[in-house]
Amino acid sequence: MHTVPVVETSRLPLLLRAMPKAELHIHIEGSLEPELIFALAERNGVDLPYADVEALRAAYAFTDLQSFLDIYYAGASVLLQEEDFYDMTMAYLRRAVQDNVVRAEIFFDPQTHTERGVAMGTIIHGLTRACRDAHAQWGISAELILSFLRHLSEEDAIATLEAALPFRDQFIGVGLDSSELGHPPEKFTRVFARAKQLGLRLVAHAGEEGPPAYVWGALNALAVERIDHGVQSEKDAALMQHLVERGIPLTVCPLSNLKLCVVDDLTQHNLPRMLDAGLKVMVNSDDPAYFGGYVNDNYVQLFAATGMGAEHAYQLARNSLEATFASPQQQAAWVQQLDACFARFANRN
Ligand code: HPA
Ligand SMILES: [Zn+2]
Repeated sequence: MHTVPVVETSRLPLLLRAMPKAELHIHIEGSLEPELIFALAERNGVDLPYADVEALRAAYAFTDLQSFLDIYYAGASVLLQEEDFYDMTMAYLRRAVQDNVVRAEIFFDPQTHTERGVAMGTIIHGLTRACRDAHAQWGISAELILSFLRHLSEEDAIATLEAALPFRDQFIGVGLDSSELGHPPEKFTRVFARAKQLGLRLVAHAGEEGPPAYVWGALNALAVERIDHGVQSEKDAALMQHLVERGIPLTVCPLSNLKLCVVDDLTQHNLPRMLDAGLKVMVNSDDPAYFGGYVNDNYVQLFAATGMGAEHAYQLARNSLEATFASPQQQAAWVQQLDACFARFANRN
């Protein structure tokens, strides 16, 4: 049994920051900070439609998912060489280690780059080399999930998967992201079936802006093992019951939901209700460079807004570790680290 200490409100942020956790919903292109975007633009001779870092940051005022995606794809246009993908990923992993992330399962969007003429091998080699170096230097476990852009066709997704097959051993799964409304999961049934045949793990964004029907679609038509976001599931009681019964993890991203106007205020966020209902939810950053915070900022701000306590913190961190695609033995070792962290806090009370 784990020990969940009584933690004074003033010390809760310390516990949230210190606890070992997994980050399962992070788009690596969304970790590109404005400073790095400008540095890479200069290194590669790419013209940006913003005068400087401040002008770019000032454009980060989003009204919905699409208004964000337009700027996110513009930011990614500076990525051309293997070294660019490496530098971006090392910067994220260095930051994740500071947040006591022990495992990161990282989305990358190859179509954003291949359609600009960047080779699949350039992208994947840069990302993989960073994951390997970060593991060697800091001990963090990092794996890649290839995400299809749902505003493009299924044929394009299939061609992307085939182009990535020479690097099959360098990513563990596939996902589905970009503009959700109008692009239901059923559009990608064949490519997900193919990925499953190849032994890849399956996840998809669903129920971020889209209806519960899209979450059902991701589960039934695509056979995904985790739902990314999923916050709209609450509108469908039968879906909520199904998610609880099947133990499907939802990778929730509070600051993303706030910045993309999915919720008006963090105090209104439904994560505490979903957690209390028995769903396997946890906290993630989504696109930390754009949404004002890395994973610990998401935890700290959500807890400050909702009044959740140490028991909730334990459950969220544990859900994150147990929702990874790592082996059961590896997950158990991380849960032991989590228990040890909570025991240290209990002893200091
Ligand atoms: O939150 C998101 N939703 C959909 N696509 C995305 N691509 C990056 N972030 C997101
Ligand atoms: Zn996302």
